[in-house]
Amino acid sequence: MAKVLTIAGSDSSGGAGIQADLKTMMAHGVYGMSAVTALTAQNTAGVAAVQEVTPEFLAAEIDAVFEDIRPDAVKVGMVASEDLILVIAEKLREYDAKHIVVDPVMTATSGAELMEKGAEAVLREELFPLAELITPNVPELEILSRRKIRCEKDLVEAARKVWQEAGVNVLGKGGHLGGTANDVLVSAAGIRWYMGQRIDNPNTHGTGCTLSSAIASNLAKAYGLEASVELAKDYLTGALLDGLDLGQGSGPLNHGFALDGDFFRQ
Ligand SMILES: Nc1ncnc2c1ncn2[C@@H]1O[C@H](COP(=O)(O)OP(=O)(O)OP(=O)(O)O)[C@@H](O)[C@H]1O
Ligand SMILES: Cc1ncc(CO)c(N)n1
Repeated sequence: MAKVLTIAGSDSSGGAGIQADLKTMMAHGVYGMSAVTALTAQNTAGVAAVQEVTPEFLAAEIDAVFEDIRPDAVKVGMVASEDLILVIAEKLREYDAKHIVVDPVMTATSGAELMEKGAEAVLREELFPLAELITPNVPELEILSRRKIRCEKDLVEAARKVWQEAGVNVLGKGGHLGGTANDVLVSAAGIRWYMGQRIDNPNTHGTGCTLSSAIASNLAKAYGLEASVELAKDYLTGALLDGLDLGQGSGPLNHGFALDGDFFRQ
């Protein structure tokens, strides 16, 4: 069985962060493991509190995983502070981790800030060089590229700028653009669009976490980068199409929409 580690924050409401990642991994038939960077007291309407772990504790979590069950792929999500980013980079280098997907989480769907101002510079210098792919959404890509993104042409140009400057493959996600839900991959192989059907569903809490964990799961199963993104996009679309409607704000997806068989039926 392929093994995947998520290094991310916990979302008490279960729709994003570690919880979304582990559900996504299970749905992909891979063995999921986690190193928690922070606890968030969060629900579909907002983030009430954040409690970070210490750098020493995060290092111990990553050591515990790598020394025993070596992951085939690693997804990095919410990392709020520079000290924690530095620990992750050091440990991933130490263990020569493969297939690293970095989702540069900066704000929650509900609008709450999930990363210290300025930490993106450390992310870029320390973590991007280790990554096989980064998956910024529109606001994150605007910060990373220092450009305004209003349309798909802006999206691909900003993604290409970050690819050139940071030397990392970039999946620019178009979820925030409205109208379409197309994402663009800029890599050494060129530019590839993933055309998504825009689903009329306001419940998009955790879409980014889900997509990046699905990509990491597919990479762990030895799919190539382009196929991993394509399969992940299909999974995300299915989870949104399921139409789960929970909570008072932007609700979570149904990560288990494709789990079938008698065992799962009531
Ligand atoms: N309404 C929608 N219909 C279909 N696909 C969507 C919709 N909204 C977002 N997506 C897709 O979801 C994926 C995640 O993109 P998005 O831009 O929402 O990420 P994000 O803002 O990082 O997510 P989050 O912060 O909620 O975890 C992309 O593949 C995007 O195209
Ligand atoms: C813990 C956590 N990670 C990521 C996101 C972004 O969706 C969130 N809302 N919460």
